[in-house]
Amino acid sequence: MILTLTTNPSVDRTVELDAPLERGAVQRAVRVSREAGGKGVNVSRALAMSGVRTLAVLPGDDDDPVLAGLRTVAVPFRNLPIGADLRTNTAITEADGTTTKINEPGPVLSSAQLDELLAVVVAESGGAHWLVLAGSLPPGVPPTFYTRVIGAVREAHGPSAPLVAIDSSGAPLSEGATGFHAPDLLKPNAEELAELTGIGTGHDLEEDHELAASACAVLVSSGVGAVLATLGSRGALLVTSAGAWHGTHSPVTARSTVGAGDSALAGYLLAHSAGELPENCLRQAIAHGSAAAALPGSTVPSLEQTTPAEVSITALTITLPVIEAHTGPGSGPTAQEER
Ligand SMILES: O=P(O)(O)OC[C@@]1(O)O[C@H](CO)[C@@H](O)[C@@H]1O
Repeated sequence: MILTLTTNPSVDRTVELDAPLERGAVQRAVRVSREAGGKGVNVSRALAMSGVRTLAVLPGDDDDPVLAGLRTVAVPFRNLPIGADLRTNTAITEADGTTTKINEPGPVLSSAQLDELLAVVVAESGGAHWLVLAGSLPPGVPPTFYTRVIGAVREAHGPSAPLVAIDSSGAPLSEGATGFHAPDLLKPNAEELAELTGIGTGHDLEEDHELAASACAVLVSSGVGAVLATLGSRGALLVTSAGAWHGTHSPVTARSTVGAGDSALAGYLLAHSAGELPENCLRQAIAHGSAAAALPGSTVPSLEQTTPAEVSITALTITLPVIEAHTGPGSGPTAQEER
């Protein structure tokens, strides 16, 4: 079972334009849609669509539209009522696939509510194979929250604790990326990778996958088990201490890139859970991400909608820089291989 935690879920509202977005103008939308969203929610949606057992943990009152959306698509969830509305994030998509996203901050959670959410995750992660910590944290939540969750889950379940993946940005990502409780998998995009490592700043890492692979290697050297870095239309990278691979999909017509990274993570987890080799996990990640980009709004694909045969993978030779010795439970490939 794959457990996801989305601390700041959303209703994803997609406004489709058939012309370029014009700042300051009145424009008519051709279509508007709403889906339950948030990064972990999207991962769970993609997994559930492919018949993989998943549980989405999230804050939200029983009658919140996000939970109604999850019921509609039959995604199992466990919610923590908070007495406040969840946020609405708006995506404006143009005919050429350009997406402009406006994300609300989300409701404030009290420290008691955060503790309760943490307790739910610890309790539910008992039977999980993977735990995905995804998305931004609501206002006021310390950026160390993901590290706290990983510590609590590993302490509670010891060697049978689930593998942990982090898909976030900004301070929660940088706080969660390294240290004693480093995750088994990190899923940054090119911008987040540059921000995290300082490598490629001012450079487009999507364009330079060799440099991006070196940045991933820095993270692996500092204790992250594996890095799955998504590079937009330039494919994705997988770097572990056992090897590095770059893959690309044959060109697709993008309709909305919202949720493409989350779908890529779901594809990786789906293949990893089926015992696939690392390069095939990367292949499925890229196939899922590309299929998501070709779908409207935050729609995520099922396995049947993906085309892994359209993905070419190349093994890369990189030297892992030695940054610091790390002996935490999330260190190196052993964390991935042993559990
Ligand atoms: O504001 P965050 O938590 O960073 O991102 C939230 C979000 O943009 O991420 C998903 C796409 O990845 C959307 O479903 C959702 O609206």
